[in-house]
Amino acid sequence: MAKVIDGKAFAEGLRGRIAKAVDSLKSQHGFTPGLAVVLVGEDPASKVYVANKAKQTVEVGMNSWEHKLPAETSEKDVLALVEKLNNDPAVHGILVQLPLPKHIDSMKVLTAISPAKDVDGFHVVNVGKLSTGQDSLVPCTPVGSVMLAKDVLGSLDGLEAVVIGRSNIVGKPVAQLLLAENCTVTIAHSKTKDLPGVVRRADLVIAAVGRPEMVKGDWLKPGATVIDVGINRIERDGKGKLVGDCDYASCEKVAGAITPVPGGVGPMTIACLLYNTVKAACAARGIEQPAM
Ligand SMILES: Nc1nc(=O)c2c([nH]1)NC[C@@H]1CN(c3ccc(C(=O)N[C@@H](CCC(=O)O)C(=O)O)cc3)C=[N+]21
Ligand SMILES: [Mg+2]
Repeated sequence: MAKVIDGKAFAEGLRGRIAKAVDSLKSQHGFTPGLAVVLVGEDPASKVYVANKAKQTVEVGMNSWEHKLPAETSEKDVLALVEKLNNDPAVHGILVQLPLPKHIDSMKVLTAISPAKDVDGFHVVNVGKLSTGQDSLVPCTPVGSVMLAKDVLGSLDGLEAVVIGRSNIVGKPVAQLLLAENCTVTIAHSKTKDLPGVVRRADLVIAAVGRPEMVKGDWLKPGATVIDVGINRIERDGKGKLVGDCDYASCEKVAGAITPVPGGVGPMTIACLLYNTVKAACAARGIEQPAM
């Protein structure tokens, strides 16, 4: 039976430290970090995430702005809003919720965000800084995933890590972070030959493919640490259910430690977003970042 990695509790602790940092910025420097979130369209899951982000932003004492635009908003209008937020000194972080409607070029929108306010860490400037080992705003889900892995394993030095999925949002940046932690990193994807065989080499598995319950227990090396980034909504026994990219029932029998879904990586994503907002705010003000 694997140890269950409690991301919800870890994220709560991190948010507590962020709230203290925000307090000290208010009392010692007289300003409040602020996050603006842009949501285009009516996707129900996106609406829930954006509402959670806003709620937790306010809970740690920061300013929060939600910009909700109709699905048919033009790319030009989204870019104009981003430009307005770039120029607003009260806004330290900007997040444009993905996915965007098909008529909008998301790469163009992400590139329009000022790299200094890019709290998702998706701008090419931040991607380049991460891959060259420079200080940058780092994508939230990857950072949260590595924090959980380090919490159970301590040092990741020399471990065999297999990342399943090569997205710009999780797979590629998490691989960079693991490399920086001195892991030997393999990035597997849909064209990988003998995926179970590749995964079986791993001391640390990061599953980020977006396929419900794909990774099975018999793919794992006994004792492996499993970080499940997947959030998939499925129907089971006539009920809606949230499952990861790992088949939890079989994986928890073989893994040494595993993140549940929900309650694993998901809550870490929002906590790391708040962390990045404080970081961006301190950099904008030219002051040292409080410990978090
Ligand atoms: N620009 C951008 N940045 C993002 O970071 C981003 C995005 N777009 N689009 C959508 C995805 C998804 N995402 C999640 C955040 C929190 C949970 C989360 O808190 N999950 C909880 C509960 C989930 C639930 O009950 O629905 C959990 O796993 O325990 C999940 C998913 C951020 N995303
Ligand atoms: Mg992909």
